[in-house]
Amino acid sequence: MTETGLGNVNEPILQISDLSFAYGDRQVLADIALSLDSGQCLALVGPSGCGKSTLLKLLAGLLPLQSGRVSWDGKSDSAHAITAQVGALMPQSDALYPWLRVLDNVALGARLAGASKRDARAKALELLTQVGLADFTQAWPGELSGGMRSRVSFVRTLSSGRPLWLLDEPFGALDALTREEVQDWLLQQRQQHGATMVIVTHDVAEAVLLGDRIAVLPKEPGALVAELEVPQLTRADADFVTWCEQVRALLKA
Ligand SMILES: Nc1ncnc2c1ncn2[C@@H]1O[C@H](COP(=O)(O)OP(=O)(O)OP(=O)(O)O)[C@@H](O)[C@H]1O
Repeated sequence: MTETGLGNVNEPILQISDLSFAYGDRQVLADIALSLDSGQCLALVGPSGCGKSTLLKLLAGLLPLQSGRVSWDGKSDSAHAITAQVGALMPQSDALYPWLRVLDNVALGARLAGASKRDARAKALELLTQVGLADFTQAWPGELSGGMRSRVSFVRTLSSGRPLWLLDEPFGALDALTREEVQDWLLQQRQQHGATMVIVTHDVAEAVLLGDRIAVLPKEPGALVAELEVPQLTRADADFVTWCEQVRALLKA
């Protein structure tokens, strides 16, 4: 990685080429090619079961690369060391441990990344304060609202310190209103951190709102159906609905 962590000028920070993956005999991904600039958000959409979560797990280093290449900031490693270092995965459900208080749930992210207990807790407190949850450090997850749980889970993902945020249907369990609030909150977080992010979602509006690019995965393993560059839009923009319709049409194609 470069000193600044911002990657080489004009080169995508994340490059995926010829990526294929099978669970045993079941081919799930084939010939996937994608790239992403530093600070961009890529939204992955596609039919249920097309391999979106699998792709995120490969980027997080949770599954071994079988074929193809993934490079981060110009470095690639067939032994998979790169993705294991860069990708921080926020899973589908918020997956907070009910027997750990909020502070310790968040500290776990840094602990797993190798920090001491003391440093991990200090980091967790700093992050929770930054996102307005300082008053809830001693709460149990069961005492939080759904939106707060999502934020805690997100902060835990951040606390690993890895530069690529991988979010798998992060807000799927939230009601529509809370979901919009948390989406807006996530947009702010991204701007503040300048983070590079890949998000899997079934919600086309979420993809259009958060994504600088949208990749539409095919139903059967193969090359992408489409890869779109999306302008920054708010829900109130006249173009917002048009973009959503365009993505929906591609999903049906
Ligand atoms: N550990 C596993 N072993 C075998 N098959 C698996 C495993 N995990 C996922 N699969 C299969 O691989 C395919 C892709 O799964 P994946 O979860 O990546 O899809 P997805 O696009 O994220 O689905 P969804 O949108 O429903 O969450 C599915 O058919 C799934 O049943």
